[in-house]
Parts: sequence; structure tokens; C-alpha cells
Amino acid sequence: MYAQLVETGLKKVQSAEDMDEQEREFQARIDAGVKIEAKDWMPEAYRKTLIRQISQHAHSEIVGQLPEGNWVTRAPTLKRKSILLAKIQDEAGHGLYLYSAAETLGVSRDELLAALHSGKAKYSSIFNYPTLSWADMGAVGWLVDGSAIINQIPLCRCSYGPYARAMIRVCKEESFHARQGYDIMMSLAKGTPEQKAMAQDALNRWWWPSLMMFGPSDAESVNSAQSAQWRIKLFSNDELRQRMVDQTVPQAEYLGLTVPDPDLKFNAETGHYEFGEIDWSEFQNVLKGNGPCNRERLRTRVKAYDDGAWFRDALVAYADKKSARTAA
Ligand SMILES: CC(C)(COP(=O)(O)OP(=O)(O)OC[C@H]1O[C@@H](n2cnc3c(N)ncnc32)[C@H](O)[C@@H]1OP(=O)(O)O)[C@@H](O)C(=O)NCCC(=O)NCCSC(=O)Cc1ccccc1
Repeated sequence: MYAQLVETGLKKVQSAEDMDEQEREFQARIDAGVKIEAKDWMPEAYRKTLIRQISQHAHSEIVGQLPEGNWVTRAPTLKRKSILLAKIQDEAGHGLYLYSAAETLGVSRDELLAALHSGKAKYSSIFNYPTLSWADMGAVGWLVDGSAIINQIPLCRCSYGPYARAMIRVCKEESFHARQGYDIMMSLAKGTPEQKAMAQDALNRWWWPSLMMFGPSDAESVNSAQSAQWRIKLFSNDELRQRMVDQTVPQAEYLGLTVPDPDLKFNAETGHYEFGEIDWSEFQNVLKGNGPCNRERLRTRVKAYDDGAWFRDALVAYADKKSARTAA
């Protein structure tokens, strides 16, 4: 992918001649597949790129709890409710894991959270859509966690050790999440006509936003070439999006549901599905903060943080008291 992006001249990356000795050595280690660890020397831009991506990933996991949290009290059975609760709790764990990975790069959690709360840091566009019915719990698990896995499996092999290692466990849990989502979709698709219609409606609403999760097209992706050179990205946005479509369309067919794309067709020669044009204006609008739930999501996170201030203060006071006692 890297060679392809560089060859097409789409984006400028630093050539070996422009690098100093230290940068050339660093790039050689990356090219040899050596993992970069927290205390290793790294170019400032590599550090910044990782802080940006890992923290946005962490924010996505945390904000991503909200659309599903909406259905905890209305899950149809006790079993479904406990599975949903466990899944949401996993997402919280992923967020904390990822904040820790970002902290190894010399940034504090307070700084990262301040960037989220002020609207400066991004989180995944997908979590700005509402969850309107129980079928959305199925669609989110199936399509959103399904897409997250496709994006994150390659990250287990990315160049930054702490991020790569964190991704291994995260991916295992995401795969349980995707299965539970598909299981909900199966029950609904095989249920009453009303239940099947709910499943179809959820697929209709979540399909296109799920394709947008992979980011802008390669031609528009400003960060891809450099991230590929540093082996933070092993596959391009479009490659992973194609993988998601190829994997998911047969699953929709198995459910007896229709993917909401009249241009979708299988190309026997390439072995891939061709799909219709993504509405990039919708994507850009969500990124600008104007999606259906952007304001509500941010407000909820800021309130949760403010409401928890007394608890954080109590923890610090307790820790101070304890260390004073040990010192005495
Ligand atoms: C592929 C990409 C997301 C974007 O590639 P890059 O090379 O970084 O950027 P690129 O140049 O292509 O884009 C230009 C600009 O557009 C931004 N942008 C792009 N796409 C999006 C978007 N969709 N939403 C919002 N912003 C987006 C991008 O940041 C950049 O802006 P910046 O320069 O920062 O201001 C990459 O960061 C990545 O792999 N991240 C790690 C995975 C990750 O974060 N996963 C999160 C989901 S976790 C999950 O779902 C689990 C779960 C399931 C269920 C419930 C709860 C939890």
C-alpha cells in the first residue's frame, strides 16, 4: 500500500535524502519490522501521529458506550441485557487500555480528556448516530464492531509496541461483540415479519455510516502515506472498506436482508463487490460536529466527567493520606 501511495504521488512523505542520520536509522528499524517502544528515540511527528490516532481511538471506545447504553434498561431479556452490559463494559476497558498506551508517549490523560471535552479531538463518526430500536444493538455489533475488527486486526502488527499489544486483546473482545450483534440480527431476521422489518430498518440506517468509519477515500486521506511509511497503517482506508463490504454482503444475504445500495454488485473477475458512491458530504458534516447526536454525545461525556470530579478528588485525597502515613 505504501509503495502504491508514494508512486501515485498522491501524498508527500519524507524521502531518505531529506532524513537525518537518526531518522534514517529509525525508518530502517521500522522497515525491518522492529517494534518501537516507549523509551526509544522517535521523530516528533511519529509521536504526534500516534498520540492523535491512539487518543481518538480511545475517545471512540468511551463515547461508543453511549449509543448502546441507551438500550440497557430496555433489552428484551435478562440474558440479552447481561450480554449488552458486558459488551459496554469491555468498551470502557478498551478506552482505558488505549489511554494508557497514549500516555506512554508522554501525554497525560487529563490533556487527552480536555481535548475531547473541548471538541478539539475527534472520535469515530459512527457514534454520532442514534440507536432507535433494539435491532440497532444487533446492527451496531454486527456492522460497527465488525468494521472495527477489520480496521484493528492489522493494528496488532503496527510499529508501535504498546499500541500493537493493546490491540490483541481488544480484537479478541471485539470479535465476541460482533458475534453477539449478528446473533441479535439472526433472531430478528428469523422472527415475526415485524421483527424482520426492524432488522432491515437497522441495516438501512447503519450500512453507510459503517462504511464511513474507515475514513475518507485514499485520495482524500491526508495522513495515510506518512502513517503507511511508519507502518502505523498497514492497509489503506479503501482497502479495508472493500474488505468490510466483501465480508458483510454474504452475511446480509444469509439473514435474508437487503443491503441498501442499488449499485451493489459482485464482480466475478475481481472477486470483489462493487458498491455505490459514499455520501462524503454527510461524513464531513458529522466530522464538523453537525451529525444527529454530536452535541448530545459531547454534553453527556462532559457531564459524566464533571459529575465524577468528587470521586477523583476523593481518590487523590486518600492516596495522599496513605503516602503521608507511610512516610511518617
Ligand atoms: C482509519 C482511521 C480512523 C483514519 O485514518 P487516519 O490516517 O488517522 O486519517 P485520514 O487521513 O484517513 O483522515 C483524515 C481526517 O479524518 C479523520 N477521520 C477519518 N475517519 C474518521 C471517522 N470515521 N470518524 C471521525 N474522524 C475520522 C481523521 O482522524 C483525520 O483527521 P485528523 O487529522 O485526526 O484531524 C485511523 O485513525 C485508525 O485506524 N484509527 C484507529 C481505529 C479507530 O480509531 N477506531 C475507532 C472506532 S473503535 C470502535 O468502533 C469500537 C467500538 C464498537 C462499538 C461500540 C463501541 C466501540
